[in-house]
Amino acid sequence: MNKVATDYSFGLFINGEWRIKEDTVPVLNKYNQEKIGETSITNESDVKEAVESAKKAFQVPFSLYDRYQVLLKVAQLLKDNTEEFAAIIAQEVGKPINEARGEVGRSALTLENSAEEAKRIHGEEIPVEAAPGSENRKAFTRRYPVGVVAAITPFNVPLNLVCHKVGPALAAGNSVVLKPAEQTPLTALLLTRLFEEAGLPKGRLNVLTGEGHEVGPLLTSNPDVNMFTFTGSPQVGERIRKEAGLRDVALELGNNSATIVHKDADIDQAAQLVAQKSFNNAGQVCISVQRVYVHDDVYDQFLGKVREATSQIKLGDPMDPSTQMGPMIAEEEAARVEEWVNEAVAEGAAIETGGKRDGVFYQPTVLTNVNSEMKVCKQEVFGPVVAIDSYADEDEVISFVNDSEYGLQAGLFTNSLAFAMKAMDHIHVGGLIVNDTSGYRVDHMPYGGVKKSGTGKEGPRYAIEEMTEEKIVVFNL
Ligand SMILES: NC(=O)c1ccc[n+]([C@@H]2O[C@H](COP(=O)([O-])OP(=O)(O)OC[C@H]3O[C@@H](n4cnc5c(N)ncnc54)[C@H](O)[C@@H]3O)[C@@H](O)[C@H]2O)c1
Ligand SMILES: O=C[C@H](O)CS(=O)(=O)O
Repeated sequence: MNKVATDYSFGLFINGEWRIKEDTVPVLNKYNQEKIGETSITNESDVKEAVESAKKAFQVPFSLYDRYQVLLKVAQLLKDNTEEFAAIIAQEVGKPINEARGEVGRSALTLENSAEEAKRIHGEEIPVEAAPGSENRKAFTRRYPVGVVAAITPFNVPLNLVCHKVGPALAAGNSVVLKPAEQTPLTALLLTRLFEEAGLPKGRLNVLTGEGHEVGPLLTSNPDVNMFTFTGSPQVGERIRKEAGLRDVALELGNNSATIVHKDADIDQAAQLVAQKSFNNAGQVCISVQRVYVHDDVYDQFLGKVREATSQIKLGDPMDPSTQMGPMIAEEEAARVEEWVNEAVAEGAAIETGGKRDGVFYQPTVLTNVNSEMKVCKQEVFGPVVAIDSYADEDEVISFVNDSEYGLQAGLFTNSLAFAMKAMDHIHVGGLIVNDTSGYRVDHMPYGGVKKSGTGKEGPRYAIEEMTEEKIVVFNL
């Protein structure tokens, strides 16, 4: 039975039609656990049909200019509907409303930039005539869409991280099957309504909701999916890479992000930004500041300021504009963070502020006396906890930052250009942010990790490269 979606009771979106299923699941407000919407559960034949519809739509021409226009239109619609989107994000994630508004604004920019980059897809001239025997030849490359892209996204940034996949994939000329996170599917489904309104051709975007461990394997085992673009945990990312076989896979995974505060830094600025970027979205951000290394000379001064700023963070209902930090995504997650902090304390760590849980809330927490073997340093906390340690010299702190299985972004506060350049050369990450924290990102920059943080880059221009195949044509003239 096919019905049009109404309010926040959504069906699946397959071949341009909403399909409300008998099997549904409620979506909860993460602050008060009240039901705010409902989604359908995807089964095997839905996956098959969604992929088939994407494959068929891919055969129908969709001009570059039309792609540009649809993406720009959706960006504008997003801006026009900022308040509705922000309210849904705030409720389904538990993200403070002001942060949620920021996410909507960034998402519109991501789509605008995807539209712009659609016009810049190009190959290059290759001087094959430079090889002896090829004097009569000329060659150039062009980029072609891969076909059907399966996009799988996490709960923490449910709009912008969807835009980072759907925007470039459509701009490049692909069709998409999107599987948003089960905890936060409403935002992606609302966005789908905007794509409908903007006139996206049927089948170019299909949306399947449900548990990742059920829908994911149905997508990876479908041979008509040509590429997977995934943002989420390293465990799931590794699994998708194995199941995808020889098909392309882009992976944006976790991090235990480090930020260095050198002795010559602006300590007020560093403390204020660390206290903010450790606790945005309750620390559930892949580039959230987790490990901070402070030069011995400024350690006490910096710690005092971070402790003070952190202890003033106001927790509460994400819909209240004065709230600075909301709940975590689920009580089990808050309990896991509590366990990791308690374990660190048992191993010698000190709680400078925070350290307590109340249901789904975990207080913004600053730890000291930490060591690199503690889970709160070694693994990704993905919660509101920052561990602060000291260092004596530049080489030592570079080795501390690199002592990680991850490598997404790192921050460095310093006024020394020489140290900044040395850090750029020797810190093994996808991005180094000087005079800001690891948590800085704008949406058109190349963004992606090394080591266990993933492979491939996002930012529309770079994602389009991932989502297209380069072909060379050689003329024997
Ligand atoms: N590098 C980045 O850009 C970035 C951005 C945001 C989040 N993250 C990472 O995401 C993680 C937190 O997000 P999460 O808890 O939603 O991650 P997750 O890996 O649990 O889930 C992500 C998505 O994968 C799906 N999934 C689960 N099992 C699957 C399977 N077997 N096959 C296919 N898909 C499956 C989920 O349903 C969800 O849609 C953290 O590690 C965080 O660092 C990384
Ligand atoms: O969670 C990780 C996100 O990629 C960070 S951001 O929201 O894009 O800045």
